[in-house]
Amino acid sequence: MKKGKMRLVVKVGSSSLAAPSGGVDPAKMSLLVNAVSQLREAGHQVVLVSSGAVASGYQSLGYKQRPRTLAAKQASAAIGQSLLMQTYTQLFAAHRFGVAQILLTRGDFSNRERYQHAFQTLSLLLDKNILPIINENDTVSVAELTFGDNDMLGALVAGLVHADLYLILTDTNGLYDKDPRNHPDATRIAWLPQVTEEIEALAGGASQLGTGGMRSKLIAAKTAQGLGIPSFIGKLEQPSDLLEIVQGNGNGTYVSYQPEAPATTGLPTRKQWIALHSPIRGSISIDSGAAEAILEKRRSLLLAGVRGVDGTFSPGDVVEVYCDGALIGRGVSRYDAADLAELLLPAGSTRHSGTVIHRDHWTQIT
Ligand SMILES: Nc1ncnc2c1ncn2[C@@H]1O[C@H](COP(=O)(O)OP(=O)(O)O)[C@@H](O)[C@H]1O
Ligand SMILES: N[C@@H](CCC(=O)OP(=O)(O)O)C(=O)O
Repeated sequence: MKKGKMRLVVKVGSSSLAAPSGGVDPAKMSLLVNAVSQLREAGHQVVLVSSGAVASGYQSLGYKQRPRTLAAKQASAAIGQSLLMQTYTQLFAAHRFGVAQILLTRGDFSNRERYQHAFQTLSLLLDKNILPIINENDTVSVAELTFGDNDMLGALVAGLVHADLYLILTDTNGLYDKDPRNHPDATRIAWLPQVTEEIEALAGGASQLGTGGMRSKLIAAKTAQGLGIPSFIGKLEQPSDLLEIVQGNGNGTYVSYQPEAPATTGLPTRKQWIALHSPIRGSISIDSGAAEAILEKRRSLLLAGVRGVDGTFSPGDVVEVYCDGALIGRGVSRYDAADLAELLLPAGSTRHSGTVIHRDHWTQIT
């Protein structure tokens, strides 16, 4: 893992920003702002992914607790988001840090142009030493098109900006072998080499203010791991805690964290888009020889290995690639579906030798 100055994505949950009965909690926010400021004063670059819009806003609409209907949550978020940004702006100004609000939807990641614009904006803000504060654009996100929760949004942002570490801050100091709210005898797991199905099964639901619970944090950490980024899940108690976390001494759970491993640059942005965000326009099935060439010899997919084509896709569209019925990866097709189907040849024929998916536009699904 990289040492020295790092690029960090810090995701903070509603329970760490809002009061238990709703509304912004200035003391909690002040602790966070002090801690983030310490990271930046130490020379680290930070992107903040902040939840809390719904939890900060619902009181103003007269609700006694987090509302359940989509319309009420969206209206609460519209109020709470501006209260959060007002508080962040004031608190960070005391540290002479400027902030910028970025509200994203799932569609901003699946549309390649918008994805690139989000990347450019974030890069420029970081270069200018402005703190980007990201949340989902709750008022326009529809149920089928959300990130799921901000834990996942944070993981995807960590991939987008090629973060060195993804920090997930919540009201609990890490993952326990059972939900510590209901089991006082629960034991904390400090290091997780990777997130397995057995580990996911340990995690339960959300707090009164949050949405995903520990389970969604583990799924997000697994996504970050797939992008080559280690994570930390824990609670902020002192302003110096974030510095302790990046130094490997955090009081929480580290996931796929190897301080001694050489620094990697993670999955290139283009490949992340193919793997996680691109719309899928069709599928191609290939024979086992082609699968071996792609997966083991790291070659491009050639026409000779293609056995079937499904869907309607154009050159430049992303397709799924199957071998013996199993999904092995995704890539950008250089061919139109109909043209490709016409060129299909019996196994062993060598009449056509075009490249269907170039190595640089391929990602393996594991
Ligand atoms: N195995 C577990 N280990 C730790 N916390 C757990 C576990 N299972 C469930 N939880 C619960 O997850 C909650 C944190 O998730 P959530 O409410 O979504 O937080 P946030 O709003 O910070 O994103 C904690 O309050 C905790 O009780
Ligand atoms: N976008 C929503 C937060 C959704 C969410 O994932 O909440 P949390 O589990 O507290 O991180 C909001 O700002 O209220």
